[in-house]
Parts: sequence; structure tokens; C-alpha cells
Amino acid sequence: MPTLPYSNALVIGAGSWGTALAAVLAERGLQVQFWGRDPVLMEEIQTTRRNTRYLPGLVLADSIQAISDLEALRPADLVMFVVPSKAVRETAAIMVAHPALQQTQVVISCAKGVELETGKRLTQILAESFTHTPLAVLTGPNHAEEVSQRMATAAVVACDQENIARDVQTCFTLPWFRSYTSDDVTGVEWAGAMKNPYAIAAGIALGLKLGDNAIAALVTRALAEMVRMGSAMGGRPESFMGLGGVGDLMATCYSQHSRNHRVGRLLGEGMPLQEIMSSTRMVAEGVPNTASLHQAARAKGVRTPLLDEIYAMLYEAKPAREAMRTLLSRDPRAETE
Ligand SMILES: NC(=O)C1=CN([C@@H]2O[C@H](COP(=O)(O)OP(=O)(O)OC[C@H]3O[C@@H](n4cnc5c(N)ncnc54)[C@H](OP(=O)(O)O)[C@@H]3O)[C@@H](O)[C@H]2O)C=CC1
Ligand SMILES: O=C(CO)COP(=O)(O)O
Repeated sequence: MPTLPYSNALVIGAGSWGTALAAVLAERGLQVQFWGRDPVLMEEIQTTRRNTRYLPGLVLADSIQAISDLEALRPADLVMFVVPSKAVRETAAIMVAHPALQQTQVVISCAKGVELETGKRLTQILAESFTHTPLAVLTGPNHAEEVSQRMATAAVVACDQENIARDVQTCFTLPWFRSYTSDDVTGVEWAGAMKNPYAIAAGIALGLKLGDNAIAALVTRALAEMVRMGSAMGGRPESFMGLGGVGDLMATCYSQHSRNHRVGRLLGEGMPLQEIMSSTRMVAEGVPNTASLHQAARAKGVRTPLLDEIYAMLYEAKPAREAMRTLLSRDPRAETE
């Protein structure tokens, strides 16, 4: 195993993904501080070594210190942001001022989304706070439930500085966890945000029992839309063919672990969106992402017929079968158009 370039990590966000990532870094040999906003939960995690709220099956190593008190923060070489996308801006503003983060070597964005108010990617938001710290992205088909069981997983680490991408890759290299590097931060961030609404659509199709042909068609045309939109936003088309693109799209469109897929399936089965959203504490980024991506697509003039129908179903109460009729009755066109 290559020598570790960093010794100390801070994981910010105590949901399922933050918990799983803290465990990965601890297994790799880093000392990990794990920050969450809820003092009761963090105290419980520190004492019982389990996050019963978000990832109950995992027992956390002793090298992970769970905290909620910012006073307890130690200097960290590597900082992972794993709060939901809507909380990234406010959390970054709080964290950047902390003396313990002044020597940080890299800040890694692990959430998936685009800000509604600005259309910004998450590393663009982080860069407004962390003006002098290199930023990277960790993304890919990575369900926390499987990572926490040390099931074979691959991810992509994107950074515009190659040496930093390689250092972060080293931290995410274990016998069961393989990571690849990329310099296309823009592409992998758009891909990670975009797959979420399509996972909702795939869930809706399953809930409506539309069949395997329909779901395969949906996922394929979703990928075409991701490439079109992501390229228009400055990403490279090949990034959408990688782990952060088609890899994550498949994982979320077909997995029972996916919260976005679950939202869609329940919608397809007829449950109202409000009821679904209030039935779980867990974040389904595809719901806010649909609004922010739809807005970004309109602003940029990118054609996104699938996203438009997902938006109509979630935000304009369009019945799912009517959305499907709209999609199927569009003018015929070439597959590559
Ligand atoms: N789960 C997964 O498998 C993966 C998730 N991701 C991405 O990681 C991000 C985090 O998701 P995940 O860990 O699954 O989330 P969960 O739904 O498991 O948990 C949400 C976490 O975010 C916290 N939170 C919510 N609002 C705020 C806020 N305003 N400020 C600070 N913390 C807040 C919650 O705290 P509280 O309990 O106090 O409400 C909780 O700790 C998302 O963007 C997701 O798409 C990426 C890859 C895999
Ligand atoms: O991004 C994820 C897996 O890569 C998690 O997907 P969900 O948020 O849909 O559960």
C-alpha cells in the first residue's frame, strides 16, 4: 500500500455517507474527526461507536472521534464536506474561520448537487470560502450501505492539480476500494448532480410497472441528456462515460439503496411527494436538484426533455403517465441529436 500523504482527516456531516467515509479513512490509517451538528447524536456515536440514525450496521473504529463542538476541532490535512448540497455554503462559512483548518492541504466535496439560487457547483461554493486551499471531488457509484460493509467499490477523485488528485487517491485505496483520478472537476460535479433526478424517474417507472424496456430507454436517454447538459456547462463528454457519470447513474437508477430511486418508486405507486419526503430524515438530493438543474438548463438553453418532465411531475403535479405520454409523443429525431 502506498505511503499515506496525510495523517489527519476531518469529515463534516454525520449522515450515512459521512459515516461510511469516516470508516474508510480510519481503515486506511488516518486519524479521523467526525463532525455532526447534533450534539446528542455525536455523543451517542462517540460512546456506542454506532450511528444508529443513519448507518446502524457499522461499528466505528476507535481512531474516529465523533464531535459536535467546534471547539474540539484539531488541525486536519484533509477535510471532507459531506453535508447535503443545500447546507454546503453555510457549513463552509462556519468551518473556514476555524483556526484548526488553516493548515488544511485539501478540501474534498462529497455531496451531489447544484445550488438553486446561483446555479453553482459545490466546489465553486466551497472556493468562495476556501480561497487558498486546493479543492477536489470524490464521487462515483458509492452507496454508503455497501461501502460500510466493505463491499467492492470504485470511485473517482477529481482535482485540477494532478499531484493532489493522486494524494487523495492514495487515501482512498484499500484492497476493496479502488479510486481513479480525473482533472475534470466540472464534468464529474455536473454528472453527480444530474443522475439524481433521473434516479427518481427510474423509480417512478418501476412504481408504475412500466417494464425493463422502458427503464433501459429512460436511463440511456438520461445519459444522453447528462452529456448534452454537462458539456454545455464546461464538462468533458468522456467524464459522463466514467464512474461519476454512467457508473453513478446506473447505481442510483437500479439500486434499492438509493433514496432518490425510493422517492420515485413511491411516487409511481401513488404516494404524494410531501408524504414521501416527510417519511424519512434522509436526503433525496434529486428533489432540490431537479429544480436547480431545470433552472440551469433553461438559463443555458440546453434541451432537456426528460428533466423537464421530471420537473413537471415534482413541482407542477403533472401525473406520471401524462409525462410519459408527452415524452413518447415528441417529434421523431436521430438518436445522436
Ligand atoms: N448516502 C450515500 O450513499 C451517498 C450520499 N452522497 C451525497 O452525500 C451528501 C450527504 O448525504 P448523506 O450522508 O447520504 O445524507 P443523510 O440523509 O444520510 O444524512 C443527512 C445528514 O446531513 C445533515 N444535515 C442536514 N441538514 C444540515 C445542515 N443544514 N447543516 C449541517 N448538516 C445538515 C443531517 O444532520 P441531522 O441528522 O442533524 O439532520 C445528517 O447528518 C448528499 O449530497 C448525498 O447525495 C454521495 C454518495 C453516496
Ligand atoms: O449518490 C449515491 C450513490 O452513489 C447515493 O444515491 P441516493 O442519494 O439516491 O441514495
